[in-house]
Amino acid sequence: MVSIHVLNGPNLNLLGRREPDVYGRFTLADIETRLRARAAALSASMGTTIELTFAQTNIEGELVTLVQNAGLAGAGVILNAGAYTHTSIALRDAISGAQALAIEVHLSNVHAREQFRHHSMIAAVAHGVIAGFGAASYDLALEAIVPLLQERAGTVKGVGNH
Ligand SMILES: O=C1C[C@@](O)(C(=O)O)C[C@@H](O)[C@@H]1O
Repeated sequence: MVSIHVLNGPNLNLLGRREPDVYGRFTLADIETRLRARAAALSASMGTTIELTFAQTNIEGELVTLVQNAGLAGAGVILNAGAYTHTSIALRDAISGAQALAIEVHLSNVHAREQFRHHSMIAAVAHGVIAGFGAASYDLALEAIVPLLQERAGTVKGVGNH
């Protein structure tokens, strides 16, 4: 069994109505529904049970606690930290402090946007970064993190690139 926490930061509760040209028309609930379907299919094809937990908060400290809890429980983290990506040393410290295996995701291609979105405080402590694929960024992160968690749990070998 692998456990994955899908954590979303500020303003992602507004998806669907928030700048749809940038972020698309999917709501966060839509993203959860499609990710759960993807997880069920992946569970069957990868021979494991994928347990998904979803959370969203607009509050930095709550996001820090969610990341800590996931990491300390040995769960993987798919993290869209929203604007805190670009500002939060506390979030970076939570990932490294709790030794969370985290993938940073963004719906938009942050590198094609304003300069202030080009820098991530958390990328250096994330396993990797996926940006620019809309709701599919979460799907790609799920596909990437499952074998990493299996490898870490010792159930399969040699799938990571590090
Ligand atoms: O809130 C967000 C959403 C975002 O993380 C994305 O998913 O594209 C990109 C961030 O720069 C922005 O502040």
